[in-house]
Amino acid sequence: MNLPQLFEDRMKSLLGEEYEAYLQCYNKPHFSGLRVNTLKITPEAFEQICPFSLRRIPWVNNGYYTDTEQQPSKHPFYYAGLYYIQEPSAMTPASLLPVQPGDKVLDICAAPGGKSTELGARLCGEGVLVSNDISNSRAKALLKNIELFGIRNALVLSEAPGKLVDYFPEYFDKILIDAPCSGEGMFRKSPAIMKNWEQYGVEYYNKLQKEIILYAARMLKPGGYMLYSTCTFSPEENEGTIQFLLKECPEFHVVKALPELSEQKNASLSYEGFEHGRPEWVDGNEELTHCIRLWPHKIDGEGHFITLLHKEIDADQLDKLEEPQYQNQVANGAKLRFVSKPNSYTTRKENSSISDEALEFIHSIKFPINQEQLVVHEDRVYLLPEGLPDLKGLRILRQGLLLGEMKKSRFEPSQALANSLKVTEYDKIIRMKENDPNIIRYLKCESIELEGDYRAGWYLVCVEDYPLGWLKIANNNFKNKYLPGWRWV
Ligand SMILES: C[S@@+](CC[C@H](N)C(=O)[O-])C[C@H]1O[C@@H](n2cnc3c(N)ncnc32)[C@H](O)[C@@H]1O
Repeated sequence: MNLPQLFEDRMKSLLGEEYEAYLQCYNKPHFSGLRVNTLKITPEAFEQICPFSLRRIPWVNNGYYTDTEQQPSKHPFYYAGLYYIQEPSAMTPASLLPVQPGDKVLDICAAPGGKSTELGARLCGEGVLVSNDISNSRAKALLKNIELFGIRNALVLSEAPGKLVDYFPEYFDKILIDAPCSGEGMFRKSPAIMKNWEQYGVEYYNKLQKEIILYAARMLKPGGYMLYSTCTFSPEENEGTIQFLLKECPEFHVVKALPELSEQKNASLSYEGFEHGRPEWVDGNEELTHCIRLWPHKIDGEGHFITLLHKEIDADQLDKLEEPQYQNQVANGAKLRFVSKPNSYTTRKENSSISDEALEFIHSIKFPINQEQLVVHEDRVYLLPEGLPDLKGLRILRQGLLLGEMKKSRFEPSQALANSLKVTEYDKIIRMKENDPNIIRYLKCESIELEGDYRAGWYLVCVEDYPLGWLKIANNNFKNKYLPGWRWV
């Protein structure tokens, strides 16, 4: 592999004697992996049904090495959102941010969703995930992945971080910054990135990273956690960016992200080969030793950098947070510019514009739906996450779960709803075996024939126990309603 000369020189001076071992990794192939969607299936159950060979990734309990030749993206289970295809090191950042169900979580550079899909899964439907990417086209891919994963409580945005600060001051419990970077850690996997490196260089990205991390810092609640990651080696973009934050915002501290050895053992995890940060590379403070570096010659994965940060609560804030009056304020949304309804959407309460057909369909779904959270926007019905601030003026790609669209006297349930359902949450099910030829025909949006008599209505087509999409049946005519934009090609 022809690495840029300047890059080689920099790596030699950083790594010294280790440089040769590092260089050897370019003679080996990169690793491929998949991460199981725990919203839909446990890793153990997935191992039982998975048709291709898997080997566990030691540091991620729902991550596996795969053989790319087996094409895991060409399987109906992929279309059912059972897993995300992801490079093994790239699974680490989301796995080390301590997300709990109920948290308010921001993924500020989220597209195409490799980390957001895991963060959303770990919320288990409680709390809210705000997934943002400045690039509108990439944010569309992000939205698709959020929907395919069946995440119901996400807000998908495409905004500059500086704009988000006005809407979400000290709002989030957890923030992930998977920063745009020079991508040095991905040269082996995607050699085309080298051109980008030569064109933009480290400085360009470092400037962006410093901007993004400061904005993100302002959106984190005191007491919250923020994780910064890159897929590059350059100290400027890594320890350098963290050192910059620590100077600008002294309330932040780097914390140990890896569990103790005994905890690792209990959780069947191993972080062997993970290395600490290098303060000496940026003339930085000792705290930076707690940063984490993943080197491709030390682990079976590509290069990454990860830092978990904690935002301290100072004594005044702590007293204030404990005052019931403050808690009420937060609950009522006063401090965070909450409004009783999201702007530019109309609630059912104000405008009973949800049709009877839509309500009838919604009542046939067996997961809890708070009617106060139902809104209609341009004939589409959404289920909103609770407790969002006023979003007027933001570029919103999706707010909550799109349930479906009202069309004259009909209601058409959405693809996103199908993917968010469990087989037990809807009555009219058509279950097919994984190798049933009808499945591929269905996913290609072709017509399918089924044996037997069916009552008219909307049926949820499943591969085994996992929903794929809708099929409409009337007078024993089958109308394939799989979303054309998602079809198998
Ligand atoms: C490393 S990628 C994110 C990958 C993503 N986290 C994943 O796991 O799939 C960095 C992302 O940052 C976005 N980006 C670039 N500049 C940005 C900015 N100023 N604010 C927010 N996002 C930005 C890019 O569009 C890109 O999608």
